[in-house]
Amino acid sequence: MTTDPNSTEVRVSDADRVVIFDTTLRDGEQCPGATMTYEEKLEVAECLDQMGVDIIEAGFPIASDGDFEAVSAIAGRVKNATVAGLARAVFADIDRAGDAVKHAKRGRIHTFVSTSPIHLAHQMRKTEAEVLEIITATVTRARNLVEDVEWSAMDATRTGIDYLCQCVDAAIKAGATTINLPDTVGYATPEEYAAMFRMVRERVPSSDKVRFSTHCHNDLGLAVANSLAALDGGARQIECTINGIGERAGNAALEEIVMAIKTRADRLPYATGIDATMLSRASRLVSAVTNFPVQYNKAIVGRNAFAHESGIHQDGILKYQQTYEIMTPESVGVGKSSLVMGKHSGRNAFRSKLKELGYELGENAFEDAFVRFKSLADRKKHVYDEDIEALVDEGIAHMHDRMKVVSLTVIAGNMGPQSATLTLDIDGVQHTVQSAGNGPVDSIFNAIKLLVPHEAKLDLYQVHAVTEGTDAQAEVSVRLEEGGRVVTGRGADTDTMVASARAYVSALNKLLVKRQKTARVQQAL
Ligand SMILES: CC(=O)SCCNC(=O)CCNC(=O)[C@H](O)C(C)(C)COP(=O)(O)OP(=O)(O)OC[C@H]1O[C@@H](n2cnc3c(N)ncnc32)[C@H](O)[C@@H]1OP(=O)(O)O
Ligand SMILES: CC(C)C(=O)C(=O)O
Ligand SMILES: [Mg+2]
Repeated sequence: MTTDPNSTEVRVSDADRVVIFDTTLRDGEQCPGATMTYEEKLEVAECLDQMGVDIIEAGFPIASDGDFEAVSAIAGRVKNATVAGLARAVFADIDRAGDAVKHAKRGRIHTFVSTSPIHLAHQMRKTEAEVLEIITATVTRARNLVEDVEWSAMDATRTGIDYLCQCVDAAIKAGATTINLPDTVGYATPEEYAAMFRMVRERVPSSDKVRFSTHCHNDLGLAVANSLAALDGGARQIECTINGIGERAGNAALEEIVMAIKTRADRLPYATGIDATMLSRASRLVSAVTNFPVQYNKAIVGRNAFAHESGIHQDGILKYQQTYEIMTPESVGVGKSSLVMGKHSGRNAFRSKLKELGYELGENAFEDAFVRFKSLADRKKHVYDEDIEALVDEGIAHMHDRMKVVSLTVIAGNMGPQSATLTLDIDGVQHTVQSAGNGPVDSIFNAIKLLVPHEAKLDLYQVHAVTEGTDAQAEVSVRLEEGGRVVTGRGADTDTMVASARAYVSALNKLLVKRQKTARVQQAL
């Protein structure tokens, strides 16, 4: 078995070519809130055509004048794909669909009628015999308008097999060229869905003259599995949508079908005409025009589909990509895999990230940065590159400091009095003090003054956020001036008060160094 998506190990014949019928613009648009404008539909259709979709179901022309216009325009513009218009088993619908696709290079009328007892009794309110007559009449009508007619048995998976075979037989005799057996309500399981295709194809005499099609809904999360199983039953057209959008829980997702066939050629020896490197672009376009976000963990096109956060997986990816990826991100048009730095990351990924950011640390400095990174990741939801830079820079800057902030507790708020309890490590010895002040920052700075008496004047106190979000790290700058000596200290932390204490102590450390330098110079004179 190979997991190389570019493998040519399994060869397919023309009989194993799976036709991709995209219904994003019709069934996809039927999901509540996903309505697209005329211009947006044209843009999506162009993208689908470029991607190599065989048939674009552009809309339901009788539904509205807008739908008719969009289907007509798409029919006139699409360069390669067949353009289909949907129609009920009603002459007016069929004539309108025929009109809408008449300018297409290849136009298709897709007409459907219910076949299940539940639909016949409660929605159509017709007998089986009446529906059989309707099928013959409507498919004939469509066939008189176009060469390419698809007939669908709505709710096929809840239809008795004998009656379903009679309906398919009637549709083929009336001239249908594609027979679609939809799982309209997402009720089927893979084995029974495949078996249904096998039975119908075995029992209906002219089945070998038409192409069988799947159309699966995702009510039980089985739409893709059912579509692929149907191939085993002899179906060679799959109806699907970008991002799996569609009525209720949606349709089978085009990108999942295409990549399952590509990636598992050993078990699914078929081929599609889709340029998979366009999948990501198509997904983003459909998400943007429908305003439907793609869930982060969505297969193939979700933002986490090629992102790794846990240390063991990151380590594997860095050593050999196929340890944790069964297809390459490039193969679906995603730039590259990403290693997301977080609390589950390990040393190997952290080292690689530092290298990417241009840092080369010695072992001790690396260990120190890693410990501080883990502590930050425990407190912060997203650790951005800027966070890591701030953390490493601070580590480097303070490596030789004589004073370090060990702990800080602050009482703030409008009930007063505000105070700070601070522990500083000074030359390896810990000292703790408590001080009040006019606000939390003043309390902290007063506490520092108690532990490190000095006459330096506070020239500047500035706070800015390193990244966005309420859990962003604060970066504080403190400028002190003492006898003409000016020093600036910086501190970063998710807690602004801790960052303030670090910044002030950092400035004092620099001041100490400057004082010592001055003293040495004076001694030398
Ligand atoms: C499984 C699917 O995805 S099917 C496609 C679903 N998509 C849509 O419905 C979107 C577009 N639909 C529409 O704009 C409208 O429903 C229209 C234009 C098709 C019809 O509108 P209306 O004439 O107002 O009918 P309405 O929507 O209220 O009811 C549907 C009618 O079609 C009938 N019908 C449903 N499916 C079919 C069919 N395949 N063939 C014939 N008649 C059908 C229903 O029995 C009902 O008939 P009734 O009015 O005699 O009871
Ligand atoms: C119109 C038909 C094909 C349909 O969308 C369904 O049955 O789900
Ligand atoms: Mg449907």
